[in-house]
Amino acid sequence: MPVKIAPSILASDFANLQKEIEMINVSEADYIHVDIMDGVFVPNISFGIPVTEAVNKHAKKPLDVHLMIVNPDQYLEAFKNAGAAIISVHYEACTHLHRTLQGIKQLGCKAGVAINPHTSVELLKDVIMDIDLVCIMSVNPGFGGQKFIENTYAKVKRLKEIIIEKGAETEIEIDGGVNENNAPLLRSAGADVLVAGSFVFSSADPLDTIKKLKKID
Ligand SMILES: O=C(CO)[C@@H](O)[C@H](O)COP(=O)(O)O
Repeated sequence: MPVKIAPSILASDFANLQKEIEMINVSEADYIHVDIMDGVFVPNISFGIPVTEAVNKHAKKPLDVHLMIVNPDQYLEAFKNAGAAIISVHYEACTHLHRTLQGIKQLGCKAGVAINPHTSVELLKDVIMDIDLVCIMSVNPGFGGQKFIENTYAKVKRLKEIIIEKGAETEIEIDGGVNENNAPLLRSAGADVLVAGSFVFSSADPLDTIKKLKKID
């Protein structure tokens, strides 16, 4: 499978969100990455359900919704109804992760688990068969434009081993500080999906930047 690219609209121009979504629609991107921050789980507030719905109204690519919130179970259905195709919850925010994953799947969405930089991939072993996508955070969640954490490569490699050992079909997504320099290394370590915010939206030609990321294979 070719690498998948998920531009993060957190770095887009919110005053021209429709235009930004239309750019992603005509690009080679695979998903639209939607970052939901509650100001509790992470020290920042982004946007919520109505904005996700508005994005979905114009989107022609699946919405990859990353919930950086406490009590995610309370909002799963609302995000499904707002258009989410993939819902990722944080390992650190779930007391009953297995139950939460079943809840996401019952809604008809793909179930993702995001892990903070300090969280070991080993903790996912017993639940890996139930996870469609693991989002390895390569920055501390909460803000776009941060520096990529180098330890991520080792985490990707180890998670890939676990997935193979267990015979799972889980995809590995990397989120935070992704750019043209680390993308090829992440890909060879085993990454399937690359989230890119600032690198895409701060570039002179976002369409071309997405194309370049897509070509790293
Ligand atoms: O979830 C997050 C941040 O918490 C990410 O999705 C960022 O939005 C990625 O942005 P860049 O690091 O690529 O600017």
